[in-house]
Amino acid sequence: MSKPLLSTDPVYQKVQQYYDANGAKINIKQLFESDPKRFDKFNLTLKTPNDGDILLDYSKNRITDDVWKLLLQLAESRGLAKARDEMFGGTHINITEDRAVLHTALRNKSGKPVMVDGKDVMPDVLAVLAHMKEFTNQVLSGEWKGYTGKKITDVVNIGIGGSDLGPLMVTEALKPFSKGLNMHFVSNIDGTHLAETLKKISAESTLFIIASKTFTTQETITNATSAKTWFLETAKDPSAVAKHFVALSTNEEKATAFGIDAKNMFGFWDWVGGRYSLWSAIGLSISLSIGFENFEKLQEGAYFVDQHFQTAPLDQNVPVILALLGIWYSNFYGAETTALLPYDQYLHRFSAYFQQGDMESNGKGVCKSGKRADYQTGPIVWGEPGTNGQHAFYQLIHQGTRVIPCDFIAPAQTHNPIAGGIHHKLILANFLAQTEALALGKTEEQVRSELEKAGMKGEKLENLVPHKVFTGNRPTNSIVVKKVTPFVLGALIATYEHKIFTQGVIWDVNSFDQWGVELGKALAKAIEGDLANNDKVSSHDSSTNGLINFIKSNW
Ligand SMILES: O=P(O)(O)OC[C@H]1O[C@@H](O)[C@@H](O)[C@@H](O)[C@@H]1O
Repeated sequence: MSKPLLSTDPVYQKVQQYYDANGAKINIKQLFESDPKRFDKFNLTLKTPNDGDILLDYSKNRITDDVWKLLLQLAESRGLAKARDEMFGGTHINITEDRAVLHTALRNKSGKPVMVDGKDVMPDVLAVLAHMKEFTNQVLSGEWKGYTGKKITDVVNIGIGGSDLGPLMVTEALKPFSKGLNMHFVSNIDGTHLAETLKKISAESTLFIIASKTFTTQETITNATSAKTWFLETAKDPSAVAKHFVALSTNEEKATAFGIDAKNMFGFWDWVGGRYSLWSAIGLSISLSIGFENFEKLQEGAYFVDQHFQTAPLDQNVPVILALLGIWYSNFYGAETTALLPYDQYLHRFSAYFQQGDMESNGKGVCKSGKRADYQTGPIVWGEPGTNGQHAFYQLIHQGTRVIPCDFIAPAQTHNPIAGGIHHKLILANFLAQTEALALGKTEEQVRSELEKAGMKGEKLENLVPHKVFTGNRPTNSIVVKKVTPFVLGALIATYEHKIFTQGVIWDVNSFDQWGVELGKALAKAIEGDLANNDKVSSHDSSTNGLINFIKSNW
């Protein structure tokens, strides 16, 4: 039975009415003034078994008890609990591709079966993990040797989208846990990406991982083919390829056709979405970088949050809370974007990763029912690590015309307490100051009195005052962890995955297909033909013709 449009849901309409009557009046500063214990009400702590607490402070939001009650009702009315159980239970919730969605099975540490179409998938999942472990240990111990007998020193992951962003983000985030291999990631079809990487490596000691769920992605196959050609220019002997190329894919046939030995393949399944695949064989580069034990800890962290998401009441459920706050701003306050702002240099690809995670999942204008959504769905996700962002785009977050809900992520402890820990104290001070400034702002009176104290007066003072006012009331969430460990990172990633899922359920979009990437791919194929010669082109619209012809007259 298809779900009615969100906009026709009586609870949604109630939230809308509440917003119309009160939305403009809700002021974060006033909420803190009227309730000194507001933090106690709107924060939640997850106690991990060995990696400290994870704190979510969501008190600096435009929410009251009434708003919160209504939003929780909305989650219930949209059938969140049932949808969640269907996902974990292997129902084909990806309806347009008729597939289950079970990245959670990849990190299922319960020892219990996970059934898909009447079959327990866990034996296969565990077999691939065992293969990854064996291979990782062989490479890290030096037992796995290149064709001239040298140890592997460099790993190049060739993949794109979900077959690149996750492994890249995690290996960067967990660099302090590196076992010593040099990791490289080549994704862009632009030959520069591969060419610049090849300059840094030696064929004799490099392992290429060809990561592609479908093994048909143009970028990856082109980069992999060029990498193989480059490798064979040195190695000469095609039998050497087996020592230096492995494949991660659901498509064994195509990987074999590419020339990869069946025993150097690490499989996964169609119920693993590309952007949810770092837990699968796609995580091999992670495992090689930080060791299989740490890869398992990453999975355990995600499993920890899977259990939390499945069992915690909605009002105590971190992914649900984050999701509902996002809905509040997107659908009622008209926020178009949301920023992910990690105050940790190692997390510098976190927002790029969830740009795909969120935007490819919920960037849909049509509901599962087939009806067009007459409300906003997935937000634009962006961000850079603090404090770099502060000196670039925070101006707009503080004083611009738009509402930009921000998630701040910070570790209490750093992996690099250099200079007596001063750097870390300063980054934390900046994180804390930003959320405070965004919430409370700076009033006209404060600005005026500051300027007067500085000796300014008259027209000059009056002209300057409005420019120095901070309206405040800018919503933020703060997620503070003890330290970024594999477990904690796994937990953070799963938190955002389930946030995205929850929002998809409320909006009733299929968060697990990605038809929106197809049209451009098909047109690129056609244009590839147009670029095969120097003839003038007239078969497209005049802009596309003009661009093609300009390129041809300049190459
Ligand atoms: O892993 P493969 O199949 O190469 O796909 C790589 C990426 O391709 C894109 O077009 C999207 O579909 C992504 O979801 C996917 O992660």
